[in-house]
Amino acid sequence: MDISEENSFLRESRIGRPPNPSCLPTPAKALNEISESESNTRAKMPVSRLPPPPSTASKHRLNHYEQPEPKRKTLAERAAEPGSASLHKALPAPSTISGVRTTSLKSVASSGYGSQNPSRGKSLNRKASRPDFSKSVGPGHHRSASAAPRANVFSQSTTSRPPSQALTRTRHAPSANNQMEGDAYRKGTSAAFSNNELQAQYSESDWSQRSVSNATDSSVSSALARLRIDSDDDGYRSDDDRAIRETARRTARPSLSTRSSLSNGFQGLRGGSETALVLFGQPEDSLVAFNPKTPSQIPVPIKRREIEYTPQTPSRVSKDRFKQTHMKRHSNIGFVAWGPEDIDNRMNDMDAMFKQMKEAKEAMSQEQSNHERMVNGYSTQILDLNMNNQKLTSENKMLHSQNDLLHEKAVGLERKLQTVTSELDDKVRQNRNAEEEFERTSRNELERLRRDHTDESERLARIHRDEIKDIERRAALELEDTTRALEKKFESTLEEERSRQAQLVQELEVKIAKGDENSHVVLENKDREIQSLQNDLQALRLDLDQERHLKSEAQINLTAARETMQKRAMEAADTIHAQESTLASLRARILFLESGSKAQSDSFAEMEERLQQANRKAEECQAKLIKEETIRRILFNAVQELKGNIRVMARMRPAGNADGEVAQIQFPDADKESKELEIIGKEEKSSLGTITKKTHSFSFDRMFGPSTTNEEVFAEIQQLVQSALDGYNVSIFAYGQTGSGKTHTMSSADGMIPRATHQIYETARNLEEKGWKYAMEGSFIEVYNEEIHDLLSSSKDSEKKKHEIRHDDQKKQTIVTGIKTVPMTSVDTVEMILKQADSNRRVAATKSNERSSRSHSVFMLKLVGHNSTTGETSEGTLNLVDLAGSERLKSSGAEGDRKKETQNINKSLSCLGDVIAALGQGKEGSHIPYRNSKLTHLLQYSLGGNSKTLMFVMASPMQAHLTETLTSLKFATKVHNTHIGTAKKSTKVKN
Ligand SMILES: Nc1ncnc2c1ncn2[C@@H]1O[C@H](COP(=O)(O)OP(=O)(O)OP(=O)(O)O)[C@@H](O)[C@H]1O
Repeated sequence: MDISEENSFLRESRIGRPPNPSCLPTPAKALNEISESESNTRAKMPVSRLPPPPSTASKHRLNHYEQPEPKRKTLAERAAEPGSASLHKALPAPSTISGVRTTSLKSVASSGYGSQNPSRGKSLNRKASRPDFSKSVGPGHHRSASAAPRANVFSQSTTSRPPSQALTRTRHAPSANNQMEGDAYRKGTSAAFSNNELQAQYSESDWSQRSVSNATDSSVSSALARLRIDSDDDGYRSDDDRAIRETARRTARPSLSTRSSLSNGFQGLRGGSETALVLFGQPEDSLVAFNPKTPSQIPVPIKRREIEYTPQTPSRVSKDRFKQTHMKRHSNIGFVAWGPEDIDNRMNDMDAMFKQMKEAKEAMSQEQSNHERMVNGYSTQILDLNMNNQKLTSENKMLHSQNDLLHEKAVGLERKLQTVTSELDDKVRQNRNAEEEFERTSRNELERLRRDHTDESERLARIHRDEIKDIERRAALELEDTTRALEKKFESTLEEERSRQAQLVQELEVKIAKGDENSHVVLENKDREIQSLQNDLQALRLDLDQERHLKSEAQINLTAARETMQKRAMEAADTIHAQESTLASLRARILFLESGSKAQSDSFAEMEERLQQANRKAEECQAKLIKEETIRRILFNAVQELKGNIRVMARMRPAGNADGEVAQIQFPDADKESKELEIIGKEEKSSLGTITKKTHSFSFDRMFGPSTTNEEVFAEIQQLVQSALDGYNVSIFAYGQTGSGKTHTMSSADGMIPRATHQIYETARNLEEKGWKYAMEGSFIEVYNEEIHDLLSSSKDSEKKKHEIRHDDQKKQTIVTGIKTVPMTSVDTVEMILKQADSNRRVAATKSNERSSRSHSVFMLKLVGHNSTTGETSEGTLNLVDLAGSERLKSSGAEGDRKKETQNINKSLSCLGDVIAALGQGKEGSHIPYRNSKLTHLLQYSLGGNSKTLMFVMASPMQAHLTETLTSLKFATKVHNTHIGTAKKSTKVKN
């Protein structure tokens, strides 16, 4: 219903003060009126009958209301309207009406709304409450002041207004809720004072959807309805209405005060701010009665489920009425009418309350708007959150699917990874194998190159030697020629010199002859002078005579002449003497020259003679040397043959940098024979407590110190190697603990095996000039765990085959069945054999040495020679044996397979010792336990009888290996002291 309709009712109604207190409706009547209003809502209020809203309504609209609302008149306006003078008189000012409205709201709230949901109470919708209030309060007052027949219409205008409209204006709630609210609205109207029932009803409904204005309306309407009920009782109500009212009465709560008159309604409206507080926040249990402003209005506390009726104007109410606290079916509590002052007071109160309410409402509005904003904010947030949630859910799903995909991918990748890993492993393995193979190949290649290099060096050395010889020969020839040429030259020079000297002599002779001639001339001249002088003397004599005559006279003259003559004779004698001495010196010079030329030719002759003598001597010496070398060789072989036993040489390897402490070792005769060795043993404590160090002295055929090279070692044994070519069985062993240098001595690139084979080749080649031609066959086997393996077959073939040792007693030869024998046509074949054997050789790790040879390896070289010139043949064997490490089981720390290996090694080495010891006893026909081990069985013909045996005992200089070193050296000493027998050459002469 439009509010304007209400206003029109208000205008039309002639509300006036109730004529008397008896005119106030009884509670029963009020309930009936409520019911009536409910049932009469639309039926009795046709829209067409509604008058248009007054034009002045807009003037009084409250500005602070947010929603446009129908123009309504305030109570004051209404009072000012013509025909409502009485009401104007009776009703309080608009402000007072506000107060009533507030009270009404508070009352409703305190009756259950606010207590049901206190927080909700704060969100009361002010937009709806105001017009409803106007609707409800206005007619109420009109009703009370105007004629009764208008009350019905008023009731319609107030109570029959569907709450949905109010709600539609305020909250736009769904229609279903509107209907529900409509019901509640009506119920609220009919039971405005039944707090708990209202609570019950409203608690079941959605209070959040509800507008407080409905409650306000209902409360106020119910209060005013009571006025109408009372009026109806006075005869303004139809029968139907009455019936409905009866029904309402029946449904009304018995505890409702039978005095719920207008006064009661106003009391409810006047509930005060305290009640309003209840509305806005007090819980259900703290419901209190109204809090009137005046002492006369002091409320009685309302008990739960019970509202005590407190008449507002006790002066006007009989005391009996106060006693009636419960409304009964036929209760007629009556109604005490107000005086105009009361109404004014009350209206003032109501106005004040309305003001308060208004303020509270404004605050509420503010708060509400804040809340709305907050709600909007929250809604937006909720929407956002929902959207986010949806988004996150979809993302989550997506992520789940992605996760699944990734998981599948991961599984696939893992599988791939495994495949790749295994492939990689395979490849790594292949690579490792390839690397090892490559390393092996490289090593062998390196060794081969090294050997090539060695061969090349030797070849070059040989060529160099040859060249030097050639050069020497050529030089000798040249010297001879030169000497001859020089001699010739000298002779010619001598001849020339001779002729020159002869010429000189001739010249000298000529000169001398000339000098003689000159002397003769001088002499002749002197003679002539003497003659002339003699003539002069004669003349003078004559003259003397004459003079003698003149004798006296002449005598004087004669004496003077004589004297002059004597002087002159003396001078001539001097001149002759001088010339004679010159002649003598010239003669001496000629003689000297003649004697020098002879001395020279003599010295030449002497030199020549000496040269010839020197040549003769050199030839003699060479012949002597050759003779002596031959004798030496013969003697060596004779010694070898005579000795015939095992010869023992010891070799001490150098100490490595990281090997630890070095033992005290001395080589007393290092600069002499170099045969002795002294080792200072460990400290020993005697029973008396004195600590001593024992010196262990050893003596062997040769002692090689740490600085000895393999070349020097080989130089000592090369004659022995050559014996193999001469038809001997030669065996060279390397014995010693692991790491003592056996492999280094025997099989390294410059070890005994390559050197021996090279020497054999060289010697064989040299022997070809003397008519010898050799056929050589090589085989390489190892004895591992008392089994023979062919090192020249592939390891698989060798493991399958069983090799046996067979002996040819007649030929004194050993044959191993099923092994590969390689004809050795060149030095390269030896390289190949060594290479293959090296790769097949079993090497295992032990505690003693990282790369330890755990088997005995035997390189067998068979040499069959034939001399086509002499018809001789020879068959020799060279066995080069690298024995396995001799360390004791305890010190090796070997376990499992290694332990078995060590046991077998020790067994075979001890058998070797037994065989040597048995051979040493030298008893003819005595048993030699060759067969006790594969090694001794294999070397049967190389150990005794027709053999030349050399044992190298290898020793480590380290203090840590001292015990093993002493054990090895003691064993070697034992072998050295053993005389096995005489070696015999295996040569045959062709018939
Ligand atoms: N005279 C030496 N000069 C230099 N180094 C040597 C000498 N003797 C041995 N060595 C070194 O000592 C180490 C061990 O030598 P080698 O392998 O020959 O011992 P081994 O007795 O043969 O051991 P295994 O019984 O395990 O075969 C090697 O590194 C080797 O080069």
